[in-house]
Amino acid sequence: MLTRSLLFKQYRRSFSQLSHIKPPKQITNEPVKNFSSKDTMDWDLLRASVSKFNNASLDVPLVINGKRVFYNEGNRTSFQQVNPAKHSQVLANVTQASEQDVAAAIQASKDAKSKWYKMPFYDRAAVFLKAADLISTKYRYDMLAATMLGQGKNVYQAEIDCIGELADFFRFSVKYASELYNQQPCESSPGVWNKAEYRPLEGFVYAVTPFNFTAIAGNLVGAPALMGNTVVWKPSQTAALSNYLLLTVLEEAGLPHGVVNFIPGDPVKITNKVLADKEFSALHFTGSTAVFKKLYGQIQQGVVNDVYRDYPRIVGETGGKNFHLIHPSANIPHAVLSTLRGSFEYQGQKCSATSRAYIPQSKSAEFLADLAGTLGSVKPVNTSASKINGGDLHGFMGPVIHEQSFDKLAAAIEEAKKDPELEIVCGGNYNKANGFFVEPTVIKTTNPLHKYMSTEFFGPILTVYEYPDAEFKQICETLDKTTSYGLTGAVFARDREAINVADEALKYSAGNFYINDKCTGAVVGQQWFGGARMSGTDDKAGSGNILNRFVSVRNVKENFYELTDYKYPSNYE
Ligand SMILES: NC(=O)c1ccc[n+]([C@@H]2O[C@H](COP(=O)([O-])OP(=O)(O)OC[C@H]3O[C@@H](n4cnc5c(N)ncnc54)[C@H](O)[C@@H]3O)[C@@H](O)[C@H]2O)c1
Ligand SMILES: N[C@@H](CCC=O)C(=O)O
Repeated sequence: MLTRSLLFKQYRRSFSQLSHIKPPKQITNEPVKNFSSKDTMDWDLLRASVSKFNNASLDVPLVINGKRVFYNEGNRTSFQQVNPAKHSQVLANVTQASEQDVAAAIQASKDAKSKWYKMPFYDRAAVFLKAADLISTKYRYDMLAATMLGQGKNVYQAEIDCIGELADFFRFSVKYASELYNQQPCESSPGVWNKAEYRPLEGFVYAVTPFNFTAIAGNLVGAPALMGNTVVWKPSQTAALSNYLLLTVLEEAGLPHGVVNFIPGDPVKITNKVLADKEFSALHFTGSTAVFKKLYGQIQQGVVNDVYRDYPRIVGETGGKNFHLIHPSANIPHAVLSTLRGSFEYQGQKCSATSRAYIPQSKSAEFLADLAGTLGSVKPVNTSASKINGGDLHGFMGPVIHEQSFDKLAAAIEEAKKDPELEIVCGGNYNKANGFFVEPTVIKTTNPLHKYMSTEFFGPILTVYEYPDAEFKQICETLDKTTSYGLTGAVFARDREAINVADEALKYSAGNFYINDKCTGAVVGQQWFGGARMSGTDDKAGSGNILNRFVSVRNVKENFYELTDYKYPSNYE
């Protein structure tokens, strides 16, 4: 006979996967504060947080099973996260995980698993709902300041990232998870009950996160964790500060120890150790295509070599060479402003950033003059004082993330100056004396297949090609074949037929396709995000689809009839 407590345990067990709760009714996008100069209270609070981080160089530890491990313990080393707008300023001394630390983080993830996934879904959901509330209230200004200073964002770019998008990811995932758990087999024959149980993956998830969006890091860790998985998290070296703050917020919201284990450090060494573990069950990655390809191959080789218990899930969103295609019928001033924002906000460091544009010859002079003229009003890149630290929090553009990126962009500009197929239309200056500043740069090419039309620079460089007006269809075909990416793109036109032609011809050129809007700025729950081809596995962050990748469905058939004979009716004569 089942005791009361055993019954209760069994009930809790099934409840962990089968949701019978309704998430709060009002799951909508977090309102974005616009920080206009009149919002004095917001500015005051933000300034206070900015000066807090400005005035202290913090120690960022590893977090393994909730325990903080600092670089000055044992033989560990550290690296510095600097302010990219003022690289003499060290924001954080970040502990690097040793091989033993990686092993401990993996073990902590394994140990925390059973308790976490058996926790009722509403408990897991509450952690993320509360974290979203903490982010949008108590920690709003600290999150903003850490993201602005560490990742070189202006306040608006930080607001849409580490507040809006991050809170949305956490809240919408709860809604989507609840909907997923409620998807059950639609038929059960008489005397039978069929159930779908959404088990977390057996093993642990490895999240490798990029520098450019605090929100993306949050989702790479949060989506699997919400579904009952435990996570080993390797953050980007250049986002360690905001990412650590985010983990402390999750802990305050009730995340149990060991569910997420935070191990900054050498990406290759950490990854090699993690991918060698038998219980590695999924990679959740966002970053460059080159790194993802390498990890993809390494995991496949692991499968071939019988390293793993399961076929690990591989979920990755990577680079892009995103396009704006302008039709002669387009509203040119609107297309120009959209292109300016798409290409240069956050210095072109969004995976979705516009980095190539196709302009009809008849409108090209107007388009480029307007673009160059308007870029002139973007405050010149301030090379002597940081827009963030120099007190100018209103600037449209800031620094690129680090010296390696700066050097790559500067080299690309210099190469363009010498290339007979390229002409710099505006910009072309850069300076790293104090911070890593690159001017917004527009380059015109005479060759639609030039490598500047296919290479992701991940910075404020836009390459444009002027096509003959009559060759709109052909330019669609060229555009489609130019790169190996397929992330985002946009068509600008008033002519409906032209929109239709582009829509069809570019079906696989972009996972996120925009009509008369810039190709950046996807909003959780509205524009599900992700690209195909070499841009990623297109599992669509910001949708319910991604959660499917972190569950392993078990079907349970329960039979209520008891047999009285082995024969079927047809076995009787
Ligand atoms: N498609 C998307 O949703 C999306 C979103 C954001 C960024 N991105 C892409 O990310 C790139 C920029 O971000 P980034 O500079 O952080 O990318 P990155 O590839 O340099 O780094 C991403 C993560 O991978 C780690 N890493 C780097 N080399 C590694 C290796 N050899 N083995 C294992 N891990 C390694 C890094 O430490 C970091 O945590 C761009 O290509 C951009 O398009 C894509
Ligand atoms: N949601 C963002 C994602 C950017 C990736 O780096 C956008 O669509 O611009």
